[in-house]
Amino acid sequence: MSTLPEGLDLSDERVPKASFSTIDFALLEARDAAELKHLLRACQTHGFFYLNFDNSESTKAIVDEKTRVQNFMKEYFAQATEVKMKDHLGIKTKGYIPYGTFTGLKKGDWRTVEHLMLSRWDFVSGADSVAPAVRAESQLFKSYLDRCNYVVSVMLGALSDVLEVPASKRFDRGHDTSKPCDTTLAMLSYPLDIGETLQEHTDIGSMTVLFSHEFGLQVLAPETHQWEFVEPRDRHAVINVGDALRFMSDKQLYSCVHRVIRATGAYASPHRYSLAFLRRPEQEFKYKDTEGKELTAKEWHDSKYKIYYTPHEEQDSRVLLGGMERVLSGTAHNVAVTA
Ligand SMILES: O=C(O)CCC(=O)C(=O)O
Ligand SMILES: [Fe+2]
Repeated sequence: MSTLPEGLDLSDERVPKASFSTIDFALLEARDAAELKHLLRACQTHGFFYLNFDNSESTKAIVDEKTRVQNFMKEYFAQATEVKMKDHLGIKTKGYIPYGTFTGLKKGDWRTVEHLMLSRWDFVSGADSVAPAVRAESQLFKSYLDRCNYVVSVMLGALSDVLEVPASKRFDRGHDTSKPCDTTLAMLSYPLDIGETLQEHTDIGSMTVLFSHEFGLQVLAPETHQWEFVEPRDRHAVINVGDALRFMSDKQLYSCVHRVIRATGAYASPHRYSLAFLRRPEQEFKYKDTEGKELTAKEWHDSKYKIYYTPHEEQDSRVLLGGMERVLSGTAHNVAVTA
């Protein structure tokens, strides 16, 4: 039940590349005033940007670590389906999730993507949902999860500072890592012979840290309402604002609608992998959703996941697109902010 405007639906190099800003993480750590404004602008306009870690002594190792996690993923997904199904828990948010679980890009297409989902909370609390192959690489995953958590915390703090958000409304509230939350490391695999891929959506949580080497991710450009490719970059993460941060910011920040398409032509690749760290607030943290209804982060997470595997015709686009469908169709506006 998408209400989005009709857009260019191509999958090759004729589709423009999105022109996102590149933010320097070390400058955010140092609270450099110009870079904070740069960050704010990126979050108000596209809600997507590239993040460069090269100058950050604390965090530049993330680039090497994500390569190691990507190598892990390639080996993991290359296993026979029967082997991977040993990690299938019969739920849709944790463990191995085979093709055919999530609603595809095109109506009636369910052969979308396979996932290995790692719940950060289960990982740190030693729960059984963590795949043995992940446990065998505990040090790598612990370090990668900690680093991604830190990256998002710095950005939430930086955005709160530059917007001079009062203490009671800061965006880093509700992100206490010692409390249960649905923060997830999603490892995604899209082989060539599987059909179309991930349906348009906004992310559930506060911010996403994504690495991928292959084309496929597209965003709905805020200015033109046309699909644009997100160019993969080896050393930069792609960061995007999710529903929770948009809600917490009283809709001052923009949560960009995105999807994954089977890239063709010059952008084709035999197999696409992506690594998405999906940071979500504590399960009991409350905010007001797009309808102004107060709910917990867990309630929003659970209701949005149901939508991800509901047939197109029964989907509630207000949940799937987190209210952005109204911004895109011109019936609501992002709140303009100056800083
Ligand atoms: O595979 C990608 O590049 C994007 C995945 C994504 O949008 C998600 O997991 O929410
Ligand atoms: Fe996403």
